[in-house]
Amino acid sequence: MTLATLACASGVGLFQTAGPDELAAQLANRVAAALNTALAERGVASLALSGGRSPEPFLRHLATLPLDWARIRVTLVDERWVPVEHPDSNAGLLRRCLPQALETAQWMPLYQGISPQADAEQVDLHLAGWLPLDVVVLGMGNDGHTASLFPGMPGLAQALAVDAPQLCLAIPAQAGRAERLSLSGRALRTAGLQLLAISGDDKRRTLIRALESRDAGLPISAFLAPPLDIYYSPPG
Ligand SMILES: O=C(O)[C@H](O)[C@@H](O)[C@H](O)[C@H](O)COP(=O)(O)O
Repeated sequence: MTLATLACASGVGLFQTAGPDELAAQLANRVAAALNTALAERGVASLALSGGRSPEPFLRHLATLPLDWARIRVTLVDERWVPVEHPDSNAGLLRRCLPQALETAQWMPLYQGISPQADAEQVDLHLAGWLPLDVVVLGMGNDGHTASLFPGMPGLAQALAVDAPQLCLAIPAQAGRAERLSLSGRALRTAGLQLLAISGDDKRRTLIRALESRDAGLPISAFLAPPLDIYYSPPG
């Protein structure tokens, strides 16, 4: 079945664009609109962003939109356990592409430099006061991971649960992958607006497989229900 048919059957929205640049613009406008609605209703808004390679055009577009960042709480859905200066840092990605997030917004880094476990506990304490998050922007790997919740990781089902015991978890290093920090299903799946942004055929095939099979071994499967909206574009 097609992505559109499967998304409709799952009750999730699907926004398909001609390419990654149009996806970036549409996603940025959608996030800004949701943040402005939260600001109008409650005077404060909260946003959790993904890192990796794909979000750069989206982040740079979001940076051009008029938002009252001083009233917006910003964090990450996950982080590699490295300082912001490190080339792999997701906070570093934000600092380059959306400097308002670190300079003007109420910024909550995941990496604090104590230890992965201690940092996760610190985030747990502070993030609790932000819940439910207004907007979460997720990416996905070809293996179906999202945030830093990976297939086969110990405790995956509990980490993905909407009633996960922690809000933030320390993710042990794996072959070729550094230690990370990740928000859990309790932080991510309780958000008012959950957006998944992917581009390319490999990720489209993985998403179709998850929509068809609901395979619990694919972490993204846990998110494929309202209020998720999917933004998809063919490769650039
Ligand atoms: O820290 C990270 O890498 C992200 O938060 C991660 O969950 C990302 O969304 C996927 O790995 C897709 O990454 P790409 O956009 O680089 O394909």
